[in-house]
Amino acid sequence: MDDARKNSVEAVADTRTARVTSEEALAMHAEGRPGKLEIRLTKPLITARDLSLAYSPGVAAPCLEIHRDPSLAYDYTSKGNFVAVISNGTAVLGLGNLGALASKPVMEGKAALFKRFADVDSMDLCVNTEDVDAFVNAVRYLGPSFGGINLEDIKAPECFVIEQRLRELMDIPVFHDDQHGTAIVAAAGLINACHLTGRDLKTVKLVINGAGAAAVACAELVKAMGIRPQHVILADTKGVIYRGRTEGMNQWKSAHAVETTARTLAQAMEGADCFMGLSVKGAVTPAMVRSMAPNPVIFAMANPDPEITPDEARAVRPDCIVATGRSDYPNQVNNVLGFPFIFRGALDVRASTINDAMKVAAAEALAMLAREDVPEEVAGAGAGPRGGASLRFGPDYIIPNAFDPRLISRVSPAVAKAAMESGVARKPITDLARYARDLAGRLDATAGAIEAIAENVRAHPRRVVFAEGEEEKVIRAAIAFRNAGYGTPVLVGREDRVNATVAALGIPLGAGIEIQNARVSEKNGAYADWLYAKRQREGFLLRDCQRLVNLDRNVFAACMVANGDADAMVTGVTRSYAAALEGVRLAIDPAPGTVLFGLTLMLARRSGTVLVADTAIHERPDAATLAEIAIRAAAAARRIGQEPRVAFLSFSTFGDPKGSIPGNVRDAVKLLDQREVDFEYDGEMAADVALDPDLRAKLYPFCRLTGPANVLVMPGLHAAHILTKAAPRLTSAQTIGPLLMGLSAPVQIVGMEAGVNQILDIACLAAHAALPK
Ligand SMILES: NC(=O)C1=CN([C@@H]2O[C@H](COP(=O)(O)OP(=O)(O)OC[C@H]3O[C@@H](n4cnc5c(N)ncnc54)[C@H](OP(=O)(O)O)[C@@H]3O)[C@@H](O)[C@H]2O)C=CC1
Ligand SMILES: CC(=O)C(=O)O
Ligand SMILES: [Mg+2]
Repeated sequence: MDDARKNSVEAVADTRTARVTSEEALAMHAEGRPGKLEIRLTKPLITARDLSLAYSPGVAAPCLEIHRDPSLAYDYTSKGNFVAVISNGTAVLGLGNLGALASKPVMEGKAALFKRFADVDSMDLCVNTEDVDAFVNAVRYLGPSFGGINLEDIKAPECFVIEQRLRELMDIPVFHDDQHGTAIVAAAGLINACHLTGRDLKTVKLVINGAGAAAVACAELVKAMGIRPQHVILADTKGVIYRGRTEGMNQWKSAHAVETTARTLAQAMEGADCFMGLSVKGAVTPAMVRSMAPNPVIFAMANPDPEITPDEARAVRPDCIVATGRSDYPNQVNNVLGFPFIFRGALDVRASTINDAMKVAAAEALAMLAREDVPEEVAGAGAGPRGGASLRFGPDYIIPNAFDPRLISRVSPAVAKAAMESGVARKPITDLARYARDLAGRLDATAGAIEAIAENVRAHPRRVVFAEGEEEKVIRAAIAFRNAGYGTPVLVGREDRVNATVAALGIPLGAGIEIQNARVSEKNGAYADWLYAKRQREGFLLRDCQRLVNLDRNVFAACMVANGDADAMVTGVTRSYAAALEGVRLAIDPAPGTVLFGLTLMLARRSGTVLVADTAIHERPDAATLAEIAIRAAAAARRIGQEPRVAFLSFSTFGDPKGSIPGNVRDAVKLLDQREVDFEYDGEMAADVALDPDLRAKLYPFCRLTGPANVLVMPGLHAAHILTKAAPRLTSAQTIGPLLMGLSAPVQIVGMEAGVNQILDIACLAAHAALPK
């Protein structure tokens, strides 16, 4: 094994806290198709016609159009979503000059992160030269293929010259990630660390170890954000960069040289408030950390191993805030939080460059996001050694987690907005709120569909009763509901129990959340009388009603909604769906003239949102019920902005093969024919026929649906359950629901396994259903 290989393997393997071994990493990279990337087609290339369109002769048409108007390259090619990750391998992470070929795993990794986190298509280009002119020439002519250039792991000072020259030569954003991506993320973390430790940037004393690509850019950005130049000391392999130093200097280091008597890193760190390490593993000793100011802030960002580990730093300074570039410690300050989202925003407005305003906007958006409550899927998504422990703004959570699905819809719009305001956007976005929503849906379809509804609810906050108010996850959902601006949550439960759970959680309940103890509520008498009046001819005595209102939280909560004391209700985590529904039904009837059914939203990456019904109530619906479900489900589709195309599903398609179940389904279609509804529908048909218009065009050209079905009416509960429960486990589809449809008041029942986010989403949907129509 040569030295470089040995170093890189050991760098991964000898780390006590590493979650992966070098063997695992090598096996992963070698498994199946080697590496981490492949290219996929976005257009069919199946038939001779496809070939004629995609290639000669058809391809001539877009060529000629682009020749006529170069901006059309963004319409007819992948340019607008395509970024090159380019390196010569002279500063591969903190491993040193490994050369272009050995940098390829990192560059493939960066390209993979672009896709995973921001749906930016990307390819790595490893350029085998250390000569600045040769490198610049290799890259400068590639502009036509790409919407942006991400330079990576090129050592200083060459990287400064290369980036500057390419920025001048190219008309697309050229961004050296190790400089600016790192600076943006580090600045965001620093803003929050200073906020937590009560520091004002103007008085902060910062030491940066390293004076290369990342360090110089960090120094520049934090100075631009308010830290005084004389308060920032840089050090490199030769020690402190003081004014007058001659050894190992260059113009970029000179620009940050300060008057100081400190000559060594240890001397510089004495009394410093903050430290940023952008150098190599182990460059900082515990003694240096011990000498820092109270509540020191330590960002040891060298990769893959930090300048000092968090454990070592905390051992000598338990009062420190510490961050690293790694994902297996809290506070990962790594440019992965920046470059995918920065390029997303820049590409979407066709920015000609990524300027300082866009960088500052990204840093501020990142900093602000960390101060919000953290979604549960983030808390549980490998967010460090604490596993699924709850994350909230504080010393161990100063920066968002890379898996936070909100990053794309917060950082990219901030960058796009700054590009527009600073005049570098060539295709401005007029509706930024909608852009943010679309971005959320681009990666996380659930978020996309819910976000529009959520926006509406935020504009018209509602009062929602959470029937199981003593449950921890319900309390967390209620707090999130209040914080999200959806309205006032009402927790049904005993105050002492609720307060004890809140205390254990360590999150203050705060204002704007009510607790209703059903047993001692002043409303009890009125609710019992009301329920008795409603059910007295169905075998219920007054005392039965009193007992139900006192003891059954679902009955009490449903009485609140039915009597106008709350707008909507959510329940389900402590009792089965059927049991919860039974309690609710005592107080709330189905809406007159409609049908009660369950509607599940299936959010699939490729096909978008599909509504499936009935997924909760009718085991074998008759034709009239199926027709009614179709009408209601179509209306629900319209409410979430979809023009309904309803398919009545079966195992058979238009009579083939024959059987008894399709008879019901066919009759439902006939019933709709008689009612002259205002949406598309057809059936019976198999699911593939419903979802695939090409297949329909070939085999059933008479079918009345004009596109893929987006409302699937199921022939029975068995098929509905199989579909909605299997799909999320077999595919990347996600489901929301079943949502209870057809009650006279908005009540939703979640599954007992529901997490905080699901409860929150369902409560938001319930609130939405309570909005005036
Ligand atoms: N967490 C993150 O997101 C990121 C982390 N990094 C990390 O930052 C480090 C530097 O990367 P980059 O700027 O691209 O590389 P460069 O090669 O451009 O710069 C390296 C710098 O580190 C200095 N250095 C090396 N060893 C020591 C030492 N023992 N003491 C003090 N200074 C030292 C060098 O000093 P000299 O000038 O004297 O040679 C040089 O200034 C790497 O570990 C990298 O992984 C980089 C980007 C992002
Ligand atoms: C994270 C990164 O880009 C680096 O360490 O070089
Ligand atoms: Mg890098």
